[in-house]
Amino acid sequence: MTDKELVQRALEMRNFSYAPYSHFAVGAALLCEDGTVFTGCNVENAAYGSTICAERTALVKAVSEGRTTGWTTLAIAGSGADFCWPCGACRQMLYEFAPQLRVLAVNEHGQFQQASLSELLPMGFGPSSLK
Ligand SMILES: O=c1ccn([C@H]2C[C@H](O)[C@@H](CO)O2)c(=O)[nH]1
Ligand SMILES: [Zn+2]
Repeated sequence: MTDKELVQRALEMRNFSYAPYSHFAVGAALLCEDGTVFTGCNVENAAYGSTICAERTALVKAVSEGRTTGWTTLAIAGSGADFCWPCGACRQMLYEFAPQLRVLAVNEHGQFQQASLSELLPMGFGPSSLK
């Protein structure tokens, strides 16, 4: 799957976003090395702090389907002209499974920029930090 196709999947997932409070729809698509794609959207809650981001939804779907390794690229599509980079909580959750992950930050026009998770979360705390 090309970056453009993965970006398209992330953009489409914004249609499932449940964001009655922020009105900021986000979609995510996580590509694995065998071609499997796990998708997600943000799901908000009346108790605002219980909200889950699109990229963590995709992460939890992957892990709960037994896919904890071999993640290659994550596309995150927000709303508006700004590129949608992952929040701190998502960077930390992603670092656990894929510290070298390629991240594509997408805007609503489908334009995107890329960075590695190690650039987004340098000197991160991960599983090896506990040894
Ligand atoms: O990278 C991001 C940034 C924000 N959000 C969601 C959380 C909340 O529902 C809304 C506004 O922050 O956007 C994501 O899903 N991913
Ligand atoms: Zn987040």
